[in-house]
Amino acid sequence: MSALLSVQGLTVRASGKTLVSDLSFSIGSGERMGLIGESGSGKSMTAMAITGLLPANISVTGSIVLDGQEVVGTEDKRLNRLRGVATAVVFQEPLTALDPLMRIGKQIAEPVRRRLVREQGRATRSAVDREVLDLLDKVALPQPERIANAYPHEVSGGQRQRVAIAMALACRPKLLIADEPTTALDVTTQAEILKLLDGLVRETGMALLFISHDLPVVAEVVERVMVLRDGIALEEGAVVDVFSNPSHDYTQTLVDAARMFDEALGRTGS
Ligand SMILES: Nc1ncnc2c1ncn2[C@@H]1O[C@H](COP(=O)(O)OP(=O)(O)OP(=O)(O)O)[C@@H](O)[C@H]1O
Repeated sequence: MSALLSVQGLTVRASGKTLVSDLSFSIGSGERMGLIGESGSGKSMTAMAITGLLPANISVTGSIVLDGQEVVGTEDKRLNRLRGVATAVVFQEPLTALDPLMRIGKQIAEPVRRRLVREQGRATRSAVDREVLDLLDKVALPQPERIANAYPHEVSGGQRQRVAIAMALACRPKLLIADEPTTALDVTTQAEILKLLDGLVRETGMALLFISHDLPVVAEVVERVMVLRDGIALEEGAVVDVFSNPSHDYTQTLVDAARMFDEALGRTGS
């Protein structure tokens, strides 16, 4: 069976600098994979390359086949059809995904309407409204009607991230890319959002590419992980193997740092 996402020899360059170098990996339907590395290691560049969202001054070579469609070198118009159908992205800062001047319900309604038209040939106002409220409920937002009528600045940061997740889910993508989705949140909210994402991904059977610099976070939601440093893949494998028996010193440093952090917080566990 062919992979949902197949990245082969991906290389990303800007102003003569190589930001991602000869990266290869694949994700099967329903599979959950993590991309981990320090700040600047090329994680976001990889995610942006997959969605074809990199600015024109950044060159991409290699091959990215997403749901049977080559992304590298494909014109934006064709990629637009792929975005939302094959993949949706949840970013670190939900405000990047939300229009500050549009009510939340209306923003979620748009991808819902497009999907209903695609799947059923039509989208009635009541069907769209019903689904918007269902989605807000699904991401455990209290009083879905109130949230639907609110503007993004009228809800909390954690609630905004739940809204961004609802928008991504509205598309029912085959692959969800979550790029540091909990980094901007306080620890309690982080844990809640992580639990929510984990539950939703398992429930819907979406594949997940989870990007983070935070090892314990990654370990909680994915089965397989790839470690990146300076745009180069250092190692890849099952989460338990990579974290319990890293083959690279750099990974060991990440593991040690996470352990020390946990100990400092008085948290135990593996
Ligand atoms: N528009 C750009 N033009 C040139 N270089 C860029 C651009 N955006 C990012 N970079 C560089 O690309 C490299 C990889 O950045 P990237 O954002 O992918 O890292 P990251 O691993 O996602 O880090 P973080 O966790 O901080 O988001 C960095 O050295 C960064 O400075």
